[in-house]
Amino acid sequence: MVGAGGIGCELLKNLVLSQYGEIHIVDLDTITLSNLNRQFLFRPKDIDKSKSLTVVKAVEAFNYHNTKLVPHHGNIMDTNQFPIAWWDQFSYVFNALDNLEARRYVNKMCLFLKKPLMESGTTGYDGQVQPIFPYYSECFECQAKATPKTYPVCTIRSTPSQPVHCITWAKEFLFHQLFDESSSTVTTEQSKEQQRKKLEEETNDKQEIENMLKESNELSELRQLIKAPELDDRKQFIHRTIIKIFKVDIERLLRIDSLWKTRVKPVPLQFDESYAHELSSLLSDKANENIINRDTQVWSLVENLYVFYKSSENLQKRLNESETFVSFDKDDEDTLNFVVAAANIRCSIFNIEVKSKFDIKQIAGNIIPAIATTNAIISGFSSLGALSFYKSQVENNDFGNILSDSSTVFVSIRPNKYITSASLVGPGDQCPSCSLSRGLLNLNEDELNTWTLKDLVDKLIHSYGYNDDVSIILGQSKLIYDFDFDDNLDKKLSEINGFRNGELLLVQDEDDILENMELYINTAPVDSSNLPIIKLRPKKQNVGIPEENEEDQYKEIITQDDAIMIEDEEELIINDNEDSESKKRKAEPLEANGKKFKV
Ligand SMILES: Nc1ncnc2c1ncn2[C@@H]1O[C@H](COP(=O)(O)OP(=O)(O)OP(=O)(O)O)[C@@H](O)[C@H]1O
Ligand SMILES: [Zn+2]
Repeated sequence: MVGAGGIGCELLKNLVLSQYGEIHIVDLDTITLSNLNRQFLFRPKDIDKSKSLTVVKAVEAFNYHNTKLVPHHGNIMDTNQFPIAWWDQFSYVFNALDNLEARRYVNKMCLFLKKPLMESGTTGYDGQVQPIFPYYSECFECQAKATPKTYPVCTIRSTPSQPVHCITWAKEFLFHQLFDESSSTVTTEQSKEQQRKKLEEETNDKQEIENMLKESNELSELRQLIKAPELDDRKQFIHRTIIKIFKVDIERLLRIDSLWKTRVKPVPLQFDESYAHELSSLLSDKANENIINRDTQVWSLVENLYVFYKSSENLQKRLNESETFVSFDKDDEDTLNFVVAAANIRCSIFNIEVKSKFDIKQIAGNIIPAIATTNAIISGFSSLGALSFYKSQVENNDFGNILSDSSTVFVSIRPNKYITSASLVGPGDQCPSCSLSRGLLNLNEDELNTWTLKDLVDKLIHSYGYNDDVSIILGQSKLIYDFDFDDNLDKKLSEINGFRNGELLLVQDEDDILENMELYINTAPVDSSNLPIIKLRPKKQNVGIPEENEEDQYKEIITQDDAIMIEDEEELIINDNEDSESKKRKAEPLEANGKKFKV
């Protein structure tokens, strides 16, 4: 079971009561206060303890069947802690995760080893459980997943029109440039050039580009003030930041006529003229610190200036006393207060609705509500769904017979549609994961040190029937061999940088006739080195590669953009802006109170 959070706690309870023989539990995290409302196996005394170790102790009280429980505190993607041989011991994998990256990884491992995987996810009242039988049914990647919404740079930097634009500006641009790790680089000539190129992709307006570059440079000058050697300079930091970002930058924007032909013009903040006095009187009374705690009320402009001042002061202090940089974290009050105040002041300038700290926290922190009941229902289906696998006799990874006994299950609060199911369908033709063949490349120490890359290429060509030549990519994107690049051919495998246990090799047919193949390098003690026995299928054209996004921290399978619309009893349509005909699947309502759960 991967993940011991909201779904994981419920699921482990179900699995333990279902009389499983041995269950391993993996989680990388420790328990926080905010987990306790739904992760019912944890208590206040457990805060800061490892989730995996704690759940195991918690279920001992009702471990009536003496299930052997093995906790692992660690990241499931860590190939040292969890090498492929470790994965291979399991008969079934349950996901109870909260992010796409780890889900994709587990999905891939199950495809390598042909292990059945029960994938589950919830968002508020919506939830989904999907049994995955590698290469027999759709995998986690067969349906494209919604990626977080991004906004054009120009909207964020020059022409915001919604609160979210100002929040994104405050968090990802302003906060980042002033306090976070990598921003000081903007001053080097090379990085300025990179920045310019990036902006040129976004807009043709030369004046706007020059303006944005100037803004960034000035911010990096302000950043220098935070730790300036002279006290007088350090004291200038907050005032000069306010004047620059809320007055000077806005006045400069107003001089670009092209931006305001069809838009309402922003109004620069007249700080010294109108607000400086009011702000200093707020600052002079300690009792006003209460403003910061009124998080469900909308603050006035001067109150936002007060919070801006206070949070900047704290951040400046932290940077001078102990920290080298500060990253935004919704639970770090100083960073949240800064972003709330800066976003709201910018909203006032651009005539956009101002929001409460509570509301901005949800948006800036990408908070998705987690509901204990939905987690409990989904975990119930997850554990029940696995039973059909144990009841049937699966041999040689032939899952053909169980497919008709398994379904994807959806829950929601739509009236009369609490629970719906859909039959499993085969792997998608365009799926970037299923359309590859996979296997283990077992290498023992001897071969690793004696085989050259040329030996490996020759073996690949002979073993899999390539017509001519192949190309090989190591890890994410490192080309180690192709027809035009043979520098590594005479190197021993162990001499190639990054060629190590747990890394992946993508082998592609230069003739484009056979499908791609992904090999998992396994150097854990093996008797003899060998290539997997795989019969490569003809290559399918136009296989989509998923768009990777660093911020893929989505919690759920179903998002607003990927909503489930249940049109009638018979049909279930996943609407993710793709051809909806191709997404139609047969749905079977479950009997909610009878025994005929078909999961
Ligand atoms: N790569 C990973 N390896 C191991 N465990 C992971 C990995 N990624 C996520 N998890 C775990 O999956 C669990 C998901 O649970 P849940 O969705 O309830 O999130 P949470 O982090 O507990 O809650 P919240 O995000 O609301 O604080 C978490 O306990 C998290 O630590
Ligand atoms: Zn797939």
